[in-house]
Amino acid sequence: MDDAHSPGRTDVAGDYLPGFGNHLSTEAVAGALPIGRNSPQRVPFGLYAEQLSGTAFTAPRHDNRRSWLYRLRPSANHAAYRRYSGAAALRTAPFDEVAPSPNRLRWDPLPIPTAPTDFVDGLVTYGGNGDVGAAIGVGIHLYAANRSMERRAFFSADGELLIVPQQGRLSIFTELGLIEIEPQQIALIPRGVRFRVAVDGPSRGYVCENYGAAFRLPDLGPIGANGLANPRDFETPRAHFEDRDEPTELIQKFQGGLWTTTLDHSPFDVVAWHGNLAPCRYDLRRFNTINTVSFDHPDPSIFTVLTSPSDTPGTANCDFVIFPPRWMVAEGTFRPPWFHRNVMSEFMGLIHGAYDAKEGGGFTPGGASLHNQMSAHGPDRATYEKAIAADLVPHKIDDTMAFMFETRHVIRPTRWADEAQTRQRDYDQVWDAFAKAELPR
Ligand SMILES: O=C(O)Cc1cc(O)ccc1O
Ligand SMILES: [Fe+2]
Repeated sequence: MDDAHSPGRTDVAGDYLPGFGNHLSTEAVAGALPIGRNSPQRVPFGLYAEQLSGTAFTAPRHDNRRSWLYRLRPSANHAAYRRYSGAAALRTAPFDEVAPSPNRLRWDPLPIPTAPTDFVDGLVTYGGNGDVGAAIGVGIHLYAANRSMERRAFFSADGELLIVPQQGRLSIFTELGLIEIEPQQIALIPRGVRFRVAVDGPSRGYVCENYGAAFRLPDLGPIGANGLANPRDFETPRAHFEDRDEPTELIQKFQGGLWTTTLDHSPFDVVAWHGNLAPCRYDLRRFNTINTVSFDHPDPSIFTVLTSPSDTPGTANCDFVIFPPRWMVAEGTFRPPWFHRNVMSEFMGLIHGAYDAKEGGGFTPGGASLHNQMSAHGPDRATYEKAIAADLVPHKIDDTMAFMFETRHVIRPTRWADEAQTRQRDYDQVWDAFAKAELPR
């Protein structure tokens, strides 16, 4: 029997509320949401009021994120957590398994597991930076899964999760509602929010676990009031709950450790909620891409979807940047990404198609690359040769969706990432054998 309560069908626009970080109110049962106060003496239907704080109580109003949840049982109703032994490849900062590598690293896609593996157990950490205890940095994971989480829920107390699927649709049942995404869509799950993931087949993707300040839309400066990711294209699910009194495993990640407890009920029992701390999804195909219409290749910050600021203005804890389909019209310009060395560290993934700096192959959907602080990188030789010979007519870069997690701290690979069979030992060769420039005699 499906006893999930929903105000409507699933996966239609109406099941989501538009906007980024808005103050929203939603109830799956009419009358469940208290009116005019957060914590009345008696909540409608005997529901339990619970505040979920994503920022300090005293954070400035424009940064303050919190929601009020009205649920069948208080979340506090659980037995002690015990250590959890699954998700054996999941790691947390500080990353000190192997020395940080100045080498340029690239990996083939993760194979889909042959043994039954769900989203949580299928997480594999490639690296990260900072220190979870200091709320600085990120953990960068990939997942490969082939089965749905059943009677199991997960949350990270360590950070917000930015989920970037590359293969397979995900149905993410969260405490605050149901989010459905496919490749080229992303989901953002606030720190602490419980969820379970159902897959519809072999599934693979990327996860940025953000220990720092929550992702937000970047400032637009002279771009103006519109452009890049527009706020209304972020979609937050309406309240949606299940009333199930059956054992459910609840796994949490806390300061890098994994812990488990068994509830005698579903944790997805939030009948109504209001506030501005909630999971959301975004379709990367809605990104309003802005680029040069004159000359030169702009810095990729022009493609920032979301940013997690650090204490230093303009120097992000992490930027989530995409490389979407776009017209290339620059005149008298080397159009692909230039050669460069960057103080920021760059972890890249490919969701769909091909990436315009790697004509020579080797960076395939589901693959990943890491160009750490000051490591020299840029177009491979095939890209370079093609670009300097190109007729500079308007050209559409199509069928592509790459992304980058760009961060101010060096990304330290895990032992798994360093030793993986999928790591391309010959990656340096993509920059071999460039002809020497010839000066006039
Ligand atoms: O290294 C990369 O491929 C990412 C990147 C793309 C670009 O267009 C400019 C700079 C940059 O780091
Ligand atoms: Fe780069």
